[in-house]
Amino acid sequence: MTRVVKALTIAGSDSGGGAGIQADLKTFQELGVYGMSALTAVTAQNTLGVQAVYPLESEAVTAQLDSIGADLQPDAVKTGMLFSSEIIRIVAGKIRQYGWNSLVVDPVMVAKGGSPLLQQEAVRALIAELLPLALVVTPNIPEAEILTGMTISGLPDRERAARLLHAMGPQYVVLKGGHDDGTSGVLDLLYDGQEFIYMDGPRIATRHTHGTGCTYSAAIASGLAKGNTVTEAISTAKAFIQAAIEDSLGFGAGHGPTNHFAYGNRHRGILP
Ligand SMILES: Nc1ncnc2c1ncn2[C@@H]1O[C@H](COP(=O)(O)OP(=O)(O)O)[C@@H](O)[C@H]1O
Ligand SMILES: Cc1ncc(COP(=O)(O)O)c(N)n1
Repeated sequence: MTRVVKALTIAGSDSGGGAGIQADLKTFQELGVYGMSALTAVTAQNTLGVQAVYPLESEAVTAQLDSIGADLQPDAVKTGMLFSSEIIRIVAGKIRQYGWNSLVVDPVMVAKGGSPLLQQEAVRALIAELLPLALVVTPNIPEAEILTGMTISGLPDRERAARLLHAMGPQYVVLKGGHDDGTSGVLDLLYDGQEFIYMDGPRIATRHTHGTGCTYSAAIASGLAKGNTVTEAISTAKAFIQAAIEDSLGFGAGHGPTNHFAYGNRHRGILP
């Protein structure tokens, strides 16, 4: 029997289905990876924004991670919305306890509409507890600014921020350039502690980018779970998110979800 590859997402639920746990599980499935989840919070959310956030009790987070750790070893793990320093400490402790090494940390802080998904006081715990465990960290520019305390405008700033982030522990830093800066391209920067690799592509003109960061980091975790190198996993993840944005579904009156079927459609010729 072929070995089934498994990935775990530790993140919040998005009732609208475009971001969070839902985006992660759809991405795992599309990339042929068995998905598992540990919920940190329930959000009431749609394309217009976040209407409410209900963090889970510490015991609920601990119990989910112990259930998975006791029986179902994931080949890769990603974290998304963690909400509080208390949850971050639990998650980091369990990742250490179970030796989950292929870890992608998406340092989710704010939803596209501006609602906070991480308490301000939790940034320090994220840096102290979780970043040292990460194989890959995937901040967008505003998240990188908060983590490093610096303002990022030009390319030299991005490189400086990537160096600072790398010094916090992750082996690979992916500084994402999706945030609309008025340019016609998107430039993601990959830094492995030695060289900078710029990954550039066209900026797709759309407002339907809800869940891009979640989907992208879940796609990286999928590649890692399959045993791909970090560079290979990032390259497939980039193709996955680009297709998902290009063929976005256009639901809702606000920032609609991306299309998790798109990459598979292009590779398998199946329509959703
Ligand atoms: N409009 C866009 N066109 C092309 N790629 C995009 C666009 N928006 C985001 N991306 C890509 O999607 C991925 C997620 O990036 P980003 O949107 O910056 O994350 P986040 O959701 O955390 O803000 C990155 O690889 C980024 O380059
Ligand atoms: C539960 C949850 N987690 C994460 C995000 C961030 O979404 P994005 O990928 O658009 O930054 C979100 N809106 N909701």
